[in-house]
Amino acid sequence: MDAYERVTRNTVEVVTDDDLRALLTKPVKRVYAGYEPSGEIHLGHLVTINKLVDLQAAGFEVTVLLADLHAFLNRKGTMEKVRELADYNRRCFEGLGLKNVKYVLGSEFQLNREYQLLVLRLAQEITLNRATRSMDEVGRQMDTPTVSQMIYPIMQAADIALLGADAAVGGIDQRKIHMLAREHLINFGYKAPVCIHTPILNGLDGKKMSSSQGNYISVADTEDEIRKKCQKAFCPPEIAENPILQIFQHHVFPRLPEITIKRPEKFGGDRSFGSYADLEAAYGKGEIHPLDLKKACGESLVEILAPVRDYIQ
Ligand SMILES: N[C@@H](Cc1ccc(O)cc1)C(=O)O
Repeated sequence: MDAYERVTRNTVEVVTDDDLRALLTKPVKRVYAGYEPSGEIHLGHLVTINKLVDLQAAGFEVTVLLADLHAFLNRKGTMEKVRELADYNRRCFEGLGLKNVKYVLGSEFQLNREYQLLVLRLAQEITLNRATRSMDEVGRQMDTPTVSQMIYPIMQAADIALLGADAAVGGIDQRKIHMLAREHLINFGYKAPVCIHTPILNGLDGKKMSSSQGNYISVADTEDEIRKKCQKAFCPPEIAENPILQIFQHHVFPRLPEITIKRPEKFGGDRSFGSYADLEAAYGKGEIHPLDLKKACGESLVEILAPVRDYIQ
């Protein structure tokens, strides 16, 4: 697989494709993704983590921003609480394979003079309307937005500039913030970042992932919890659009070269697949029973998440 293919696989959009191709020819290239510290790291986070792993393999220097101030501005908890979670998140990310990357705590560089001046300059040219809309899919309780939630996207743009990132990775929910950054950073002598967007995966029940529903797999889940959650997942026969196949596409195949679906002899015996496309095609044709697929999904995830479980215990 060449670098371009590795960087773009499993993405929904790259802005822009030409900019990415140009960046790939550079000897030194930096990418970053930021995370609001969270009490639970789950397969949703893992989609962008996997993309950073791809980018590192493609020759990028990777920075992971533990965005403690952002979480605070977004009403996720006190400064002390989010700071604690940032340490936990870092250990999870390392366990998931993000080693030899730079971890930066937001509050460690966001309070300096140069950074704050850039934030104020950006604030002076970004309208309230644009700032609000950019937070549509990121902000908490946006029916009553706070001033801090208007500062949030502006700081995210400033992060890109002052971390020296040539590219930013995020879920497609980050799109409006990234477009704001691309539009305005160039007015202050900074480059417009290449933006690499991953899909937002559904929960195991096929609905939106949500902590109140618990419809996702967390890296802290036990082996049995992982197996049970997979067995209960929404996975209609022959319909390829289902959360279990999404897990195979975004989490399993990027990390395991081949998977085996175990089946009793009377149903044709075990079948192995070396690519997601082959597995999806076979499932779509009804060649694989949902229960066998779910079991293989559970076992694969147990294997993939084993290292991180050791890391956080
Ligand atoms: N906005 C991101 C977090 C983030 C914060 C600051 C950044 O520079 C980048 C990303 C989220 O929704 O989780």
